[in-house]
Amino acid sequence: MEKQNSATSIIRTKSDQLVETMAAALAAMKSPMSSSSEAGFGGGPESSSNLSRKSSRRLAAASPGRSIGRNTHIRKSRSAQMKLDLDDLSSGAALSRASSASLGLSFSFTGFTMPPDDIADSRPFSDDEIPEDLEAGMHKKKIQTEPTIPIYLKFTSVTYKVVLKGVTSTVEKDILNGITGSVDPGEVLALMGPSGSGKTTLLSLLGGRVRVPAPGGSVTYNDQPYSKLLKSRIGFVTQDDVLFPHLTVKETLTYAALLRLPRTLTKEEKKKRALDVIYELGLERCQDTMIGGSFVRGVSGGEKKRVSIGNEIIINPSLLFLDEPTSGLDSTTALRIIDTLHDIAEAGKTVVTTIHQPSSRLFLKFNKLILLGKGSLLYFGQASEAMVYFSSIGCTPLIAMNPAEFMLDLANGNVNDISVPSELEDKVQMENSETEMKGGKPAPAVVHEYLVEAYETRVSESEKKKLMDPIPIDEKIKSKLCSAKREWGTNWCDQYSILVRRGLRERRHDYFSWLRITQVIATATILGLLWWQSGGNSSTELKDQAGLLFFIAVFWGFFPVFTAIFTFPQERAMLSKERAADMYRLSAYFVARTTSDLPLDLLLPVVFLAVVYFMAGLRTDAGSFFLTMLTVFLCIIAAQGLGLAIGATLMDLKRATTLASVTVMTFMLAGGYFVKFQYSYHGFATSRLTITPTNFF
Ligand SMILES: Nc1ncnc2c1ncn2[C@@H]1O[C@H](COP(=O)(O)OP(=O)(O)OP(=O)(O)O)[C@@H](O)[C@H]1O
Repeated sequence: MEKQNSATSIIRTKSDQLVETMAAALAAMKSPMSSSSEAGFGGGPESSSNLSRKSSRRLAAASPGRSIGRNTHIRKSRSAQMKLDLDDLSSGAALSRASSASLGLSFSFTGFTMPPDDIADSRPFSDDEIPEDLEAGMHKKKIQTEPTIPIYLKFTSVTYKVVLKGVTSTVEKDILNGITGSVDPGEVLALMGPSGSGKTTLLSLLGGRVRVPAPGGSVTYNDQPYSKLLKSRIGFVTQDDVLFPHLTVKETLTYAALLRLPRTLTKEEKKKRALDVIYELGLERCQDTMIGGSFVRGVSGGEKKRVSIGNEIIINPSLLFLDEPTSGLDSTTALRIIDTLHDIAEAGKTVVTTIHQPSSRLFLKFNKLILLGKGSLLYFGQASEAMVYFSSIGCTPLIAMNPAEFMLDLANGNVNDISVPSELEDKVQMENSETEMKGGKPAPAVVHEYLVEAYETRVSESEKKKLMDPIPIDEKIKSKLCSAKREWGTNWCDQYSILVRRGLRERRHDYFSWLRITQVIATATILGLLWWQSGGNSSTELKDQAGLLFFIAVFWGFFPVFTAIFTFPQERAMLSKERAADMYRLSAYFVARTTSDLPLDLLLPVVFLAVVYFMAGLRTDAGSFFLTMLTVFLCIIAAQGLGLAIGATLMDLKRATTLASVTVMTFMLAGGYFVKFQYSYHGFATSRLTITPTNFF
C-alpha cells in the first residue's frame, strides 16, 4: 500500500516522471545481470513472464473503449507513464515500456481511452511540451473498420523441399522440417531466425503464396484448408516494397482502395478510407510525395514501408502477414511499425511477421514466437516465455544481452557468451575434435542438433496436442469463411478504367519526358536535313527516298517493340502481388496495359512525321500524308502488339531482351523488303514515293 502511495506521488509531475525513467535506466545500467533477468534473461525466467504478463494486463486494461481524439499517442504515453509503479521502477522493462509508449505510434484500430481521472490529471500538461512525432506524425482519426471474421491460424508439421537441378544431377533441399505452431486473433506471432533459416518460406506458405510444390503437413484457417476465397481476407506485405515509384502516397492508397474495397462501398467512401489510412499511419505530411525508386527520390524507407502496410490494411484483413517490416529501419521507426502491428492485432486481427534482429523493446511486443534454425523449429510459444524455456534446457546468457540476440546466437550455434548444458559439454569432451570448436565450445552443428532435439522431446508433442483443441468460434462464423463467394471489388469495366488511369499517372513522366521528345524531334530533323527536298523523278532520287522510307519503317518498328517488350516483365512483381490479392481480373489488366499507352505512343510519330515528311519533300497532298501516317500507326500497333505478346509470354527481362533483338532484326528485314517492294512495284512510273496501305498490302 505504501508502495502504491509513493508511486502515485512520484507520477504527479512530468519532471518526476523523467526522474523516474532515468532512475530505471540507471538501475538497469548499474546491474546489467539483474536487469537482464528482469527483462526475461537467463537468470530470472519467472520475472520475465511476470513482467510480460504485467505489461499485457496493462495493454488489456487500456484497450476497451477506444476513443481516439487529438494526440492519442500523447495520452497513451502519459497514461503509460502514470501507470508506472515502484516495482517497475527497478526494472529495465519499465524504461522500455515508458519510452516505447512515449514514442509509440497511436493507431486507431485499437483505439485508446483514458480513464476520466487520467484525463483530468493530464490537463496540466501542455501539448507544446510534447515533441512532435516527426516521422509518424500525429494520429487524430479513427478508421471506421467493419468487424472482420476472426481467423485462427494453425499449422502442423509443415515441411517444404525444393528440387535443385544441376547440370548432371538433381538434389532435393529441405527448407522447412516439420514446423508446428498457431496464432489466434488479437495476437502477433513473430518468426525469428538467422538469415536463410526459412522465415520467408514459412510466411509464404502460411499466407497461401507458395502453392507449388505442395508443402507437407497442414495449414488451416479456422480449421479449414486454404481456399482462394481467403485472398480477400489476407493482407500480405512483402519484404521488398512493390510500389509504383511515380505515384504519390495518396494516389497509391486511393487506387488500392478503389480496386480492393467491396462494391458495397461507394467511390467516395473508398477514397475516404484511403485518406483515413493515410492519417492512421501518420503519412499525411508525405501524402503528395512520390513513392520514388532507384532513379527518383521519394518518401523515406519507413514511410514506404508504412505505405506497403497501408496497402494491405486498407481492406481490413482478418489475417495480416508481413515479411521483415522493420528491416533497414532505425530502431525508433521499427518500434513504431511494430506498435502499429500490435494495434492492428488488438483490433481482432491475426498478425504474423518475420523479424530479423529486433531490439529488446521490439521483442517484448510480440505475443508468440517461432525460432527457426536451418529450417527446423527451435522454439514455439509465448515470446515472454522463450527465455524460461532456453534456461530450462541449460542455455543462459553469460553477459547482459538482448533476448533476441541471445536466441539468434543460439540458432546460429554460436555459444561464445552463452552457458551450455553439461550434457552438451560432456558430448564435446567425449567425441572431441569434430564436435569441438575453439575454446572448448561445441560446434554450431552440435548446438543446432541439441536445440532441435530438446524442442522435439520436451515441447513438440504437447504443442501438437494443443492444436487439436477446437477453436473457440461459432460454427456459423466458421462456415461464413468458406461459403462466401469470391467477389471482385469492382466490375470489369471499372477495373479497366481504374487501371488505365493508374497507368497514365504512373507513366506520365515517361510520356512527357523531354529526353524522349528531343530524341524523336532530333532524329526527325536530322533525317529531314539529310533528305532535304529529295523529291524527283530520276531513279537516283527515288532510290534515295526508298532509303528514307526504310529508315522510318525500322525506326518505328524498333522503338515500340523495345518499349512494349519490357512492359509486362517490368511489372511482373506488381502483377503477381496484385493478382495474389485478387485486385482485378487478369484480362482487365492486360487490356488496360495494352491500350493505355497507345494514345500517347501515337502522338510522337505524328510529330516525327510532320517534321520529316515536309522537310524531305514527299508528296504534299493531304491524302498521301494521312495514308503515310496511317501506315506508320499500323506499323507501331503491330510492333507494339508483338512486343507486348513476347513480354507477356516470357515475363522474363533477360529472355525478353534476346527476343526483342531478334524481333527488331526481323522488322529491319521486313522494312527492307517492304521498301524494295514499293520500289519495284512503282518502278520509275511514280514521280514521288509514298507509303500507302494499298502498297503495304
Ligand atoms: N525456390 C528455392 N530454390 C532454392 N533454394 C531456396 C528456394 N526457396 C528458398 N530457398 C532456400 O531456402 C532457405 C530459406 O530461405 P528463406 O528466404 O525462407 O530464408 P529467410 O530466413 O527468410 O532468410 P532472410 O532472413 O535472409 O530473408 C535459403 O537457404 C534459401 O536459399
